[in-house]
Amino acid sequence: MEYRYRPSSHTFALERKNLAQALATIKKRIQALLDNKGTPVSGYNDITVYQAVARGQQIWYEEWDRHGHNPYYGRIEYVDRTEGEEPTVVYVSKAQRSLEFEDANGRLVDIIPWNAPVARMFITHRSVPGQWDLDRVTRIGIDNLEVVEVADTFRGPMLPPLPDSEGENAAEQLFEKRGGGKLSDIVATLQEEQYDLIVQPLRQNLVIQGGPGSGKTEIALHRIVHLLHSAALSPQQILYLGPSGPFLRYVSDILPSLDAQDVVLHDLVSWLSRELGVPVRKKSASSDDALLYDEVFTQRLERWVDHYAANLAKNLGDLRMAFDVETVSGRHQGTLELSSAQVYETFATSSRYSLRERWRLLRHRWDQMVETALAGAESRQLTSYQKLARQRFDHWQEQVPRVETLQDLMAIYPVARQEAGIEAPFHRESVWALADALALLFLAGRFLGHSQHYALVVLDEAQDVPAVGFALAEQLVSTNGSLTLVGDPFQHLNPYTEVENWSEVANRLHAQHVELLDNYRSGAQIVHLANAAHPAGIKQVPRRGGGIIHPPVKVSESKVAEAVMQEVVRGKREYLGQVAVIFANKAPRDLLERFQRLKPETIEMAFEPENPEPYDVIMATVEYAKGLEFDMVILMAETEEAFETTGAGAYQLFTGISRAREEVMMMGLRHLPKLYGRCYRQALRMTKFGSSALR
Ligand SMILES: Nc1ncnc2c1ncn2[C@@H]1O[C@H](COP(=O)(O)OP(=O)(O)OP(=O)(O)O)[C@@H](O)[C@H]1O
Repeated sequence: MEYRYRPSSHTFALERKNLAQALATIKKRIQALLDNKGTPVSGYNDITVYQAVARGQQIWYEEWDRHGHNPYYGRIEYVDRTEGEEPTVVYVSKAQRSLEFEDANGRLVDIIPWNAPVARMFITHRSVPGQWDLDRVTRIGIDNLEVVEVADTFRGPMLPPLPDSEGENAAEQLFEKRGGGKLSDIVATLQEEQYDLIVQPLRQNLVIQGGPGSGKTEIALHRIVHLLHSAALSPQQILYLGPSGPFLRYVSDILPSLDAQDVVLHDLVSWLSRELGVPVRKKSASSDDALLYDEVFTQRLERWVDHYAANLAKNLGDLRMAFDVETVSGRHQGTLELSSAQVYETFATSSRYSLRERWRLLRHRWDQMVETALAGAESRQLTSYQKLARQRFDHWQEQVPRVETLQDLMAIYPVARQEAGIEAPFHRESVWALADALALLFLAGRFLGHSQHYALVVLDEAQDVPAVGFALAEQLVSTNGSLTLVGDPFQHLNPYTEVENWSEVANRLHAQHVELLDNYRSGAQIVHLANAAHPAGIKQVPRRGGGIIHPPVKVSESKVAEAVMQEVVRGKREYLGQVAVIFANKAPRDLLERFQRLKPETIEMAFEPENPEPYDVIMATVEYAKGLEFDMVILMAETEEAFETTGAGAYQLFTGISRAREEVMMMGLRHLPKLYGRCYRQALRMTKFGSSALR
């Protein structure tokens, strides 16, 4: 329950005044900065301090210029036990720079960032024992510089009851429709479990597993924002890898809206292809390379690298150099030796270093031996022996094949792959399959080392990423950084990536592993339908009401285009956001053409566009639609097997249904889809017997 104030109430009036005060303060300070009168950009004789202050002011200006029209989500009233009994008031905002203003009662209050520790109480509605006693949490809706809503979402027991004239109790707000086909920031309605993941320290690895619409992508992106500010990371220290270009467009608004302007989001395939300098394709090469996707493949590659290193050491033999020098204490002669045992030790046991680093270690060791043995030698002699020693080393090293570039590695990759047990032949094609490309870059890490490491690596929609991709992501994390893996193993569409649970991955990474069960995307009916279709029977909890589901229908070849267009037109009329027509595997080309011919001029529709944004209707396969959301989804079973239990069908059905926010239907081309039909009946029973209760 929450307490909503009437617009005529005293509290509402007070918040109107407070907003006016806050807006005036922001305006004044921005103006002062523009006039260059802001405190203080002069008077510093140290230029770096001066520049830092000026830069700070610039950022402050940019942030408040952006958020000034909507400066906060609400306020918290609490007693800070460390400071006495006086209540403190803070307003919670999107901006990362605080601002102080004088409220309508003449008190100085702060507007603080949403991820500041105190702001957690805005979400949890709980005191922090011994530190902060929470009295009141108020949500303040602001639109067009006006207060449009004031509601206490928490009132402590010490607060006096409010007179009826002020407002009334009302059911808590649900996560209602905002329309549009883009993900937006959710700071105002963040939930505790989401917030706590977002603000985990930089070094904490996370494995965030959860059903569709549970906010996994939101959490990952908000975490980036939080770490950029709290750990003072630069955008270049962040590597975010998502499943596709259209998905990146779908999520691209969040970071800039939360003041993370320059983080570049990558889709895995394009990023890999840039890193390797070769084209990479998403689909696997053949049907017999399941092992390529398995963790065992990574382990075998690791072992192969170790064998490779050990063999090098064996083939190298000893490195020797005789010397004879004059020192102050007399003549000094002998033979320097880097024994094969020492070489083996460096090469075969220091597996945390890349091979390139191991060579460097060896060279360093040899240089040191020379330096120690020739200590005190006359300088000309020393220089010439050092030169000779280097030549010996180079010559000795040349006995074995060297892998120095990515091209060298590409040349030996087929051997590595075969040695790791992949039977399907590797064709040196112009395009690399995803798993091979990941394995190659992983090997590059072991052989050459990566040129760049990242403080935060995020792998989103990771369920379809081959296991070697996880190992690569781990490799790319810098010493003080961490990895965040995000996805839903039950939405996996690739037949080889079936992993029931990511606990083992989490264990290996010493990661915090969470499974999120709430669904914020879809109306309750749709969640019930998705639950009935869940391949492992996991039940999500709907956090929104409504949702419309339809029984399956059979459509004939001649009527299908008309039937779909009729629904599309209706969907466009009823919803603000996009409509999607989703096929399981392959959209028949003639059907797509018929859709296009039949569509009214006012409707823009496209098949799997690189940029889905401008279109009213998206036609796509489930693979494309992964991670995206639409107001209405028409599932199109193009064959009798499509969306059925065989193969990936059940996963496709579950993923397909879960794309919908408001409405789902299923059409079978020349047949009645069976699995969907069963799920539909089950979902209806759930609702009928009252289990659609929302949290
Ligand atoms: N706390 C919240 N308040 C309001 N909306 C939320 C909240 N959490 C998530 N959402 C909304 O739920 C929808 C799904 O979020 P998101 O795409 O992050 O989920 P996901 O778990 O990544 O889904 P999928 O597995 O389908 O990719 C989005 O519209 C998002 O804005």
